[in-house]
Amino acid sequence: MKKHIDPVQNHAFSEPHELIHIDCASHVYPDGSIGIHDLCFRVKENEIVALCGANGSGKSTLLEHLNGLLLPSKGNIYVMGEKIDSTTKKDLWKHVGIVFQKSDDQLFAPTVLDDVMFGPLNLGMNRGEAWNAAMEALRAVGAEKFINKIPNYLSGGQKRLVSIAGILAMKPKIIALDEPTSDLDPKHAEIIENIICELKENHGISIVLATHDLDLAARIADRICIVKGGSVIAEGRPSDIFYNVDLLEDAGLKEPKIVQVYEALCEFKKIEIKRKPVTVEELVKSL
Ligand SMILES: Nc1ncnc2c1ncn2[C@@H]1O[C@H](COP(=O)(O)OP(=O)(O)OP(=O)(O)O)[C@@H](O)[C@H]1O
Repeated sequence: MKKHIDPVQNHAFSEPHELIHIDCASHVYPDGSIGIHDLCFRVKENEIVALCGANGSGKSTLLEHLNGLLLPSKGNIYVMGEKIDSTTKKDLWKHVGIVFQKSDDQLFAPTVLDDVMFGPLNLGMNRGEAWNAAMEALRAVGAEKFINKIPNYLSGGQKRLVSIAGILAMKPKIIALDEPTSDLDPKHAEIIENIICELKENHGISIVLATHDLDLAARIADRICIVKGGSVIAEGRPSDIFYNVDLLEDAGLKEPKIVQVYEALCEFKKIEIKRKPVTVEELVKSL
């Protein structure tokens, strides 16, 4: 069993770049299912961290712990240095926003503008401030043209953009996205991928991404966490994690396509795997 670190005692925790620290011995759902056990997870400032794991490995359960939607059955969560419990969790939306996998779980107001203004109004902004925050967020994701539309009638890709805007309008430090590119065509998936990168680069927001798309994770993540059986079983740079075939197999995953191509090329040319490219650009340079 992993040793549980008390974050207050943990020297690393006092470093300013750590925004979230989860030390969760267990999360047990009411029906007795185990969502998380022996899990330690951190989010640092200005990073994209990808949670990669098979179906049912615990990625969504972990995401929902980031902003107090779920609390550990046993263990602690610290967000921006504050311990989260049933009384402090209600303020977490100021810091951590979650974009759900199904946009329909998030969108409910009569118009897109109302929907995106809802969060800022709820945080106490007046209508003018909330309008400004909503419009700024909608412009950032290229969805300002939808302001008068009924959210329910938008396409899947448009709903995803509006969902991200709704979270961005609250100006969080961290945004967690559950399968942000699932069910999208390649063009819309690319738009969302670019937005995620811009949120980090231009807005200084840390991103936590739960995804089955290992190619996406390889392209944009600074850090990969492999999730299995409710635990983070390994973490590291994409180039280290995605060339660890045994680890990926153990987690029920397959290497990203770029890794498969590079390995096949190395085998074909009878050369050693050395450079570990994880993006097309790196692959081209490595040849
Ligand atoms: N509301 C719930 N009630 C009971 N058990 C749940 C609930 N939500 C998740 N679980 C269980 O917790 C475990 C982790 O599920 P979770 O949804 O977090 O996995 P996941 O990695 O996000 O899966 P997927 O990739 O399929 O979305 C699974 O065994 C699942 O059956």
